[in-house]
Amino acid sequence: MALVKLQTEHFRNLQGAPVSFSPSINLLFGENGSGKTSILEAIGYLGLGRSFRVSRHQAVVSHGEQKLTVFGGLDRGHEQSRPWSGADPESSDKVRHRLGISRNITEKETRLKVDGEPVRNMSALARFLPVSVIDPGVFDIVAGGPGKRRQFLDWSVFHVEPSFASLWQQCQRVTSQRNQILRNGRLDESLMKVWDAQYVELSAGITRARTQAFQLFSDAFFRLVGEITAPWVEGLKLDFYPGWDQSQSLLEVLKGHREQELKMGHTLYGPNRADIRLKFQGRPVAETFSRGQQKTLVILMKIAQGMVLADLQKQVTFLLDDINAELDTGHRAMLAQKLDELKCQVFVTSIEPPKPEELWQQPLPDYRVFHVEHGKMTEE
Ligand SMILES: Nc1ncnc2c1ncn2[C@@H]1O[C@H](COP(=O)(O)OP(=O)(O)OP(=O)(O)O)[C@@H](O)[C@H]1O
Repeated sequence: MALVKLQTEHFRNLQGAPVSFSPSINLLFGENGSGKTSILEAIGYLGLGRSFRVSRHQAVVSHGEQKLTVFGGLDRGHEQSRPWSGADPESSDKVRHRLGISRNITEKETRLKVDGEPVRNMSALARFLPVSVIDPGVFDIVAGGPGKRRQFLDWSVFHVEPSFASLWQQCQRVTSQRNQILRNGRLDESLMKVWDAQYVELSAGITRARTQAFQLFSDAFFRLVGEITAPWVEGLKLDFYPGWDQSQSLLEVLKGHREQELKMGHTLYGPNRADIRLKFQGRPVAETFSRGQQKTLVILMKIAQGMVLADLQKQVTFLLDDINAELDTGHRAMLAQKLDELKCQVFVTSIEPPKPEELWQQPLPDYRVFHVEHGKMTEE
C-alpha cells in the first residue's frame, strides 16, 4: 500500500490542509524549520503509532492544543499482484483504505481507526503502512547498542510473522512479572517456576519468528551485497543472537544464573537481550569500519529489509529525512535507485530544491515535488 492522502490536525506546525502524494516518489523541500520533518513524522505516526524523533506524544501536539489527529488515505500503489480488498475500487479519490490516529495528551488516550472502524491495536494500522525511516539517527543500528538492532530486526519480524506482535506483548508482561519477583529479593521458587515456564515458551516463539525473519533478511542482504564491489564485502558476517548461549536451553541458563539475576533485580537472558551481531573478519564492525563504511552498511541493511517485504508483495514507505547532511551524492543515488527498483514509496526531504537527475538515471521515475513553507505544502 502507498500513502496517497494525508491530513493532520494540531500536528506540530503543520497547517493541516489535505494533500495528495505520489504512490512512488515525493520530494519535499523547504527552509530550516519549515515543517519537512514534521510531515514525515506525521506519516510515521500513522504507520508506527508514535513519533520517530521524540518519545513524548506531548512534544508533537501543536503548542497550546490538547489533541492531534492524523488521517491517511492508502492506495494499492505497486502491490499490483495482491488480491484487492477493501473500499469501493471505483471511488473517485482512489483511496482504498483510510487510517486514522488521534492522541489526546490530557486524557493520555490514543484512538485508532481503520476504514472508519475503531481498532484496538496499532498493529492493525502498521500492517497497512510499513514505514521505514532513514534519518541521521539510523546509523546507530551499527554504531549503537543491541536495542537499536533488535528494533531493526523486529520491524521485519512484525511484517513477516503476523503472530509476533501478540507474542511480544505477552512476553513483556511475563518478563515484568519475573522482574518483580527478582526485585523483591526473597525468591519464591514455586512461583518463579511458573513464570519461568511461560517465559521459556514465549521466548521460543519469539526466537523462532526472529530466526525466520533474520534468515530472509540475511539472504536479501547478501544478494544485494553481491552486486557491489567493495573490499569489505568478503569478510562481513551477520549473525542472529537470540539472547542466550545456544549450547544450553533457556531454562538451564535461567537456573544457572539465578543468583546473578537476583543481584541485578531483573531478567538478564532471553529475547530482551537479542542482537544482530555484525562482524568483519571476526571483529565488531562498529570497531573496525570507518564511519563511511558503517553508513553504507546501514543503508544496505535498510534496502535489504525493503527487499524482504517486496518479496512478500508488500510495499514499504521509506521516509528519508535530512540525508543530504549524512550521505554523499553517490550513496544517495545508490539508495534512491534501489528504492525505485523495489517500487517502494519514498519521501525525501531537502533544504534546497531537489535535483532528481542527481539521484536517478534516465529515464527519471515518476515523482512529485512539494515546497514546504510555514507548515504548508504546495506542489511545484
Ligand atoms: N509542538 C509544536 N507545535 C508547534 N510548532 C512546533 C512544535 N514542535 C516544533 N514546532 C516547530 O515546527 C517547525 C517545523 O519543524 P521541523 O523540524 O518539521 O522543520 P524542518 O523543515 O524539518 O527543519 P530542518 O530543515 O531544520 O530540519 C519548527 O519551527 C519548530 O519550532
